[in-house]
Amino acid sequence: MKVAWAGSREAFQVSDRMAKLVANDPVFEKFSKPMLGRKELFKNTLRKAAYAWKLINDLRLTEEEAKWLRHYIDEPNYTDLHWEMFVPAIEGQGTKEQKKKWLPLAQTMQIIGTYAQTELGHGSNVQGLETTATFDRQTDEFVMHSPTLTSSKWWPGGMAKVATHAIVYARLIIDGLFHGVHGFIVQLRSLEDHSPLPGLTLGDIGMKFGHGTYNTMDNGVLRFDHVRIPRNQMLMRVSQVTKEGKYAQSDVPRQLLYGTMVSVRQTIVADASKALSRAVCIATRYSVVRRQFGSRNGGPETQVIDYKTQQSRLFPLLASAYAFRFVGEWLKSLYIDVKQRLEANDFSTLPETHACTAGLKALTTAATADGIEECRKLCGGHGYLISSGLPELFAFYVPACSYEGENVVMMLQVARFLVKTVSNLGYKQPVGTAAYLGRVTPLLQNNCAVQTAEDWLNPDAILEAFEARAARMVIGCGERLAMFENPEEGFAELSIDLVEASLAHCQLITVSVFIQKLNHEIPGNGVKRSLEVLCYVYALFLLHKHQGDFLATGYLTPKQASLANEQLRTLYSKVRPNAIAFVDSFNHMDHYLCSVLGRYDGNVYPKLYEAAWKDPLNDSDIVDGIQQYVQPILKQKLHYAKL
Ligand SMILES: CCCCCCCCCCCCCCCCCCCCCCCCCCC/C=C/C(=O)SCCNC(=O)CCNC(=O)[C@H](O)C(C)(C)COP(=O)(O)OP(=O)(O)OC[C@H]1O[C@@H](n2cnc3c(N)ncnc32)[C@H](O)[C@@H]1OP(=O)(O)O
Ligand SMILES: Cc1cc2nc3c(=O)[nH]c(=O)nc-3n(C[C@H](O)[C@H](O)[C@H](O)COP(=O)(O)OP(=O)(O)OC[C@H]3O[C@@H](n4cnc5c(N)ncnc54)[C@H](O)[C@@H]3O)c2cc1C
Repeated sequence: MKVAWAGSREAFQVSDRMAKLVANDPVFEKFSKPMLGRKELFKNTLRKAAYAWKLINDLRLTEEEAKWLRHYIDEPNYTDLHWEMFVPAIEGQGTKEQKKKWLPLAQTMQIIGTYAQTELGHGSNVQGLETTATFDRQTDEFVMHSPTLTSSKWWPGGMAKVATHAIVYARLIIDGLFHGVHGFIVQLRSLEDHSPLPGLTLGDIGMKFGHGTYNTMDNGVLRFDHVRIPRNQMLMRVSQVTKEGKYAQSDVPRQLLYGTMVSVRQTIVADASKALSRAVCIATRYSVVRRQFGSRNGGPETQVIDYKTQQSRLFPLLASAYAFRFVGEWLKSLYIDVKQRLEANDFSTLPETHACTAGLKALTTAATADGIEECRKLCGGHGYLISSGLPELFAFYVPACSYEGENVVMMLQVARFLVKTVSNLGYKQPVGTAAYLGRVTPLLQNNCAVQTAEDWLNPDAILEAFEARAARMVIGCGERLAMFENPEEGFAELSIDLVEASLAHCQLITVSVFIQKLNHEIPGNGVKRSLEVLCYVYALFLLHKHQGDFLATGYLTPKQASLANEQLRTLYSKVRPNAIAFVDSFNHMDHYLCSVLGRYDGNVYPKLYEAAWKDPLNDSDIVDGIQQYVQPILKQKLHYAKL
C-alpha cells in the first residue's frame, strides 16, 4: 500500500530517504516553533532555508529529492515563491533570450524572485490591477508606478524582506493607450547590500492566522514611485513592445499570461492529499488509543474508532485523502502533457487543463481544510492543543482556499468552460473530462437501475450516477441561461447553481480517476481490494452528502439513495480492521506529523503530559505578573467583598 500511495517503489524510496534525512537533522527541529516570536521565527526559517540549499548542493540532490526535502522541512518560506512561481513565470512567459538571461541566475539562486500580482484593492480580478507600466520611447524603458493606495502590491510571499526580484503584473500603457495586464521582471533590492532600490517602498503586511506556520513567510507590500526598468524586462512571449513603441501580439493566446497559475494550482492539488493524509493519520491513530464509555464488567472502555459516528466522520476523510492523491497524480500527467504542447505552440488543451486545475484546486483545498478541522474535532479536547499538530496544520492549510484563485471564483471558471462546452454541443464533440456531455441523451433519459445495497458495489453504477447528476445539472443551467437576453446577466443570476454544477463535474473527475486507478494500476490483489473499499466509501459518501442533487435531478429514487447509505455503513466495517494500515501507508514520520496524538508508537498520554511541561509558563511555579497583578487582589479588602 505504501507503494500504491507513493506511485512507485522508486518514488517511495526517494520520499522515505528525504523524510529520514530531515527527521534526523537537529537543524530541522520544529516542535518549538509556536513558542518563538515573529523575528526569531523568521530568522529561524532563513537559517533552515540556507542550510537546506547547502544540503541540496553538497549532496547533489535531484529536483525530485529537493522537492521532498522542502516538503518534509514543512515550513512556508521565500523559496516556495521563487521555485513555484518566479521561475515558472519566466519559463512560461519569457522569450528565448529572456530565459537565457534570467533562468541561470534564478536556478542558481543568484537572484531570488517572487510573484507580485495581487494588490490591496484587487486579487481575483487580475484585469482590474492598477499598477502601471508606461512605455517611455525616449529612454527605451517602462516606468512602473503605483498611482493609488489600492494599487500597492499586497501579499507576495518573500517580497517583504528577502526577494531581490519580482515578476510584477501591471497595466501596460503606450502613448496613453491601455494594452492589458502584463508581467515585468523588476529588481527590488541591491545585490550588494540587500537594501530596497530607489523609488520602492517595501515592507511586511503583518502577522497572519495561526502562529508558527505562515508567519515564517514575509508576505509583502510594495509601492512604486516612477521606477524605471529596461524595455526588455517585460515578459514578451505573449505580446511584444518594440523600441518604437509598437505593441504586437504573437500567435500565442493571451491566456498564457495566466499560465503560472495553472502550474501552481496543479501543485496545490497534488499537495492536498499530503495535508489531509497528515490530519487523518493523527486522528485515526488517536481514535484507536482513545477510549470512552462502554466498559463491561470492569473491562476496557470502547476505542472511539469503534463508534459508527466516529467512523462516518473519519473514514470518508481517509478515502478522500486517497482520492486526492490519485487525482493529483492524474492532474500532474495532464499538466506535463499541456506543458509540452504549449512549448510546441499547441494550445488546444489549455482550456480543459485550466478548468481542471481551477476546479480541482477548489474542490481539494476546500475539502482538505474542512477535513483538517473535522480531524481536530475527532480528537476531542486534546485536538485543540498545539501539541496535537492539528491547529497549526489548519492555520497553515486554510489560506489555500483563497490563494491561487479564491475557490468560488475558480468554480465559476469551471462553469464558464462547461457552459461553453454545452453551447458548442451541436457541432463540437466534447473530449477528455467533458466527454460525458457528449452522451447527454442517455444520461438525461435513463434512470438508476440499483435495486439492492449490493448493487452499489459496481463502478459502472457509480460512474453513471455521477455522470447523470453532473450532466443534468450542467444542462439544466444551460437551458436556464438560454432564457436570458444578456448571457453575462444570466451567468451572474445563476451563479449559485453554476457553482454547484461545477462541483458535481469536479467530483465526477475525482471519482472516475479513482475508478480508473483501480482498473489499471494497482499491484497486488490485497492492496487492490482494500483500495476498492476506499473508492466505494469515497463515492457513496459524496452521493450521501449531495443526495439532494441526485434526487432533485430525478436520477435516483429516495429508496436507491437510502440503499447507498446502507452500503456505506457496511463499508465502514470493512475499513475498520485496516484503518491503521491505511494511515501507516502514508509513511508519515513522527517528525513530520509533529503531533503527540498521532505518534506511531501510540504512546499518547505520557507524551502529552511531557509536552505540557515544555510550555514556558511551566518554567517556574510563580511566573512573572503574579506578584504584581494577582497577589494585590488576593490581599486587598474592598467593598465588593461584602456583597
Ligand atoms: C525552510 C525550508 C526551506 C526549504 C528550502 C528548499 C530550498 C530550495 C529547493 C529547491 C527545490 C525546488 C523545488 C521547490 C518546490 C517547492 C514546493 C513548494 C510547494 C508549495 C506549493 C504551493 C505554493 C503556494 C504558494 C502560495 C502563494 C500564493 C500565490 C498567489 O496567490 S499568486 C496570485 C494568484 N491569483 C489568482 O489566482 C487570481 C485569480 N484570478 C484569475 O485567475 C483571473 O482573473 C480570472 C480567471 C478569475 C478572470 O480572468 P479574466 O478577467 O481575464 O476573465 P475571463 O474572461 O474569465 O478569462 C479570460 C479567458 O482566459 C481563460 N483563463 C483564465 N484563467 C486562465 C488560466 N489560468 N489558464 C488558461 N486560461 C485561463 C478563461 O477561461 C477565458 O477564456 P475564454 O476567453 O473563455 O476562452
Ligand atoms: C497566504 C497567502 C499568500 C499569498 N501569496 C500571494 C503571492 O505570493 N502573490 C500574489 O500575487 N498574491 C498572493 N496572495 C493573494 C491571493 O492570490 C488572493 O488573496 C486571492 O487570489 C484572492 O483574491 P482576493 O483576496 O482579491 O479575494 P476577493 O476576490 O476579494 O474575494 C472576497 C470574496 O469575494 C468573492 N468574489 C470575488 N469575485 C467574485 C465573483 N466574480 N463572483 C462571485 N464571488 C466573487 C469571493 O468568493 C470571496 O468570497 C496570497 C494570499 C494569501 C492568503
